[in-house]
Amino acid sequence: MTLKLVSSNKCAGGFQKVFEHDSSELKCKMKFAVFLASEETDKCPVLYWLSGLTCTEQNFITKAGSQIPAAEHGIIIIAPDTSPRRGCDIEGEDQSWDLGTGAGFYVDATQEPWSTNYRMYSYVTQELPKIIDANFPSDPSRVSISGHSGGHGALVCALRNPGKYKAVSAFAPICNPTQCPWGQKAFSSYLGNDRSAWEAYDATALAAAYSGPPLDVLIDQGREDQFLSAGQLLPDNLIAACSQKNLPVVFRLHEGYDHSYYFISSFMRDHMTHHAKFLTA
Ligand SMILES: N[C@@H](CCC(=O)N[C@@H](CSC=O)C(=O)NCC(=O)O)C(=O)O
Repeated sequence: MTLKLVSSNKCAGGFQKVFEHDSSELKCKMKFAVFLASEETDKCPVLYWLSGLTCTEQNFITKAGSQIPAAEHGIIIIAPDTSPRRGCDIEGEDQSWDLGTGAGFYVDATQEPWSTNYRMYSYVTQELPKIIDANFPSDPSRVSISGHSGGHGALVCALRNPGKYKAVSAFAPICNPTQCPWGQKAFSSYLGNDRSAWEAYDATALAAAYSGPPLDVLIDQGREDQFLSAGQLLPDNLIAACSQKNLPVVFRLHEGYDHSYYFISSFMRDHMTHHAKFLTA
């Protein structure tokens, strides 16, 4: 498997790069971004970042302001594209911003016409880490994960794989997708009408059933987030499930902030500090 360098820019003393490759899991070409804090070959901890609906690998690297704090902590950041979008030719894939190329939702689809290509859960948890570990100075024993909104997949990946990720955090995640319009639309299309299959991708259901080593969760949420008031995010449900399981969750509600990358960039440094605490311990 070859990686094609798409771009490379010096940034924060390191390099922000984008690569393209043929994905065996998604059966199409995919892009991912890599921030390398330095050109040293010593093994570094890795943070995977999952962006939300309508995003590609570009939104996070151009707007989140992650590179300077990542460089300070010596953390590699991997930010994959959010959906298969190159040459899948699925009818209707570009029709809505909350399904298809706009929103892969980090699930392994079981339903036609999605099931061949839409396997973002396996891509993010299996194929991509193998590629990263084979091509970059990453330490596979020091990995964590974060995401935004539709990047609630970060919570799902951590809760479904106890011990794999040292820490998890999220900005305004979709906390209980089985109970909100975005999740119900995506899950019925990708996973079918049997709602019991949806729970494997619902952070609240997974937290309620969690059994594994302690997992420290940090969640930041803007109080003026239009998707919070629209009932798409439902953080209270996740907090209740975590409390019942004694899963430590720090939830911060920030006055005046919305759902945008202006909000994310305001608190990105805190998330890098949270991850560094567990990755560099
Ligand atoms: N098109 C929508 C707004 C889309 C939007 O806000 N996308 C968010 C993620 S929402 C949940 O996953 C995002 O990250 N956008 C990218 C960015 O760079 O801001 C609308 O018009 O309402």
